[in-house]
Formats: sequence, structure tokens, C-alpha cells
Amino acid sequence: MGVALLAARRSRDPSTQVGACIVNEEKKIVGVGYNGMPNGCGDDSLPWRRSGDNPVETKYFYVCHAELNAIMNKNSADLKGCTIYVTLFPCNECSKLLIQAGIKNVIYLSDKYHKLDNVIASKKMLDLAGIPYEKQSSHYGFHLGLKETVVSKPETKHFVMPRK
Ligand SMILES: Nc1ccn([C@H]2C[C@H](O)[C@@H](COP(=O)(O)O)O2)c(=O)n1
Ligand SMILES: [Zn+2]
Repeated sequence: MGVALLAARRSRDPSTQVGACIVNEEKKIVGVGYNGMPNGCGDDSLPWRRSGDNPVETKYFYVCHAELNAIMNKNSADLKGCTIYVTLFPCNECSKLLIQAGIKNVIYLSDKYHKLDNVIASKKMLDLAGIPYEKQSSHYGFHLGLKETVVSKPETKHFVMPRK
């Protein structure tokens, strides 16, 4: 999680910096990513704002999520059986990617959007796919000074057993 937190600090997102680190069954790092604009698009060429008259003027259509970047940056043939450490609970689109990539475990730090539909859908898919998710102690974020983890409130620990 420390590596995910360090990666998050590279993000140019002014409101939420997210980092992800994927490790294999031997605990070796096989992919790291943070939320950023697509390659070649330039961090200053696209908007970082959260709201606007037109959604095209906000970041949401453009930004590549940390999990997507960690998967795309992988340095191994595949990610089957790997664990992802991510500083923010994966959204529904990222969970689809994690499931299809063969990730077997999710460790997260913040679940600040747990009330949003996309996160509820994300958990539904992870549950069905038998992928456990577990919250890691937030003292990591506190020590590294990440805003989103400092303000996160204690949440219910979510953990489901993998299917046999
Ligand atoms: N699983 C996720 C969810 C979100 N992100 C990124 C996408 C945005 O850059 C940022 C969220 O912005 P906010 O709505 O809090 O202003 O986090 C991600 O990388 N992975
Ligand atoms: Zn996502």
C-alpha cells in the first residue's frame, strides 16, 4: 500500500489522487499506476474540474483510473492470482477490469464513495466473482499526508470468502 500511496502522489488530479499497486503471489510488484490523462493527451490539455455546464468540460470522460493504468503497466504475462492494493475502492468499471484480468484480491484504503451507485455495483460484481476486498488500516495514508485518507471515516470492513 505504501507503493500505491507514493504512486498516488504523482497524480495531477486536484481533488482525488489515487494509486494502485499490483503484486503477484510471491508479493513481487508487477504493476503500478495512478489516475492521469491518457498517454499523449498532456495533463494540462484536458480539464481536471469535477463539474461544468457540459460533462465534456469535466475530467470524468478523460481520466484513466489508477487501476487501469496499473493493469496496462504490468510487466508480467498476466495478472492471474494477483492482489491489487489501491488507495480508493475500485469503481464499477475498474472492477470489471480487475475481474477480467484475473486479480484475486483487493486491498483498499479509502471507501469514501461507498454510497455511490457505481461502488455498490462494483461490490456486487466482486462478490459474485468471489473476489474478496479488505480495508487496510488508514494510518498509511495519515503518515504520508494524503488528504482523502485523513478525512475518511471508519467504515464497515467488507470481506467475502473466495469461491472454492
Ligand atoms: N477506482 C477509481 C475511482 C476513481 N479514480 C479517479 C478518477 C478521478 O481522477 C478521481 C476521482 O475524482 P473525484 O470525483 O473524487 O473528484 O479518482 C480512480 O483512479 N480509481
Ligand atoms: Zn475506476
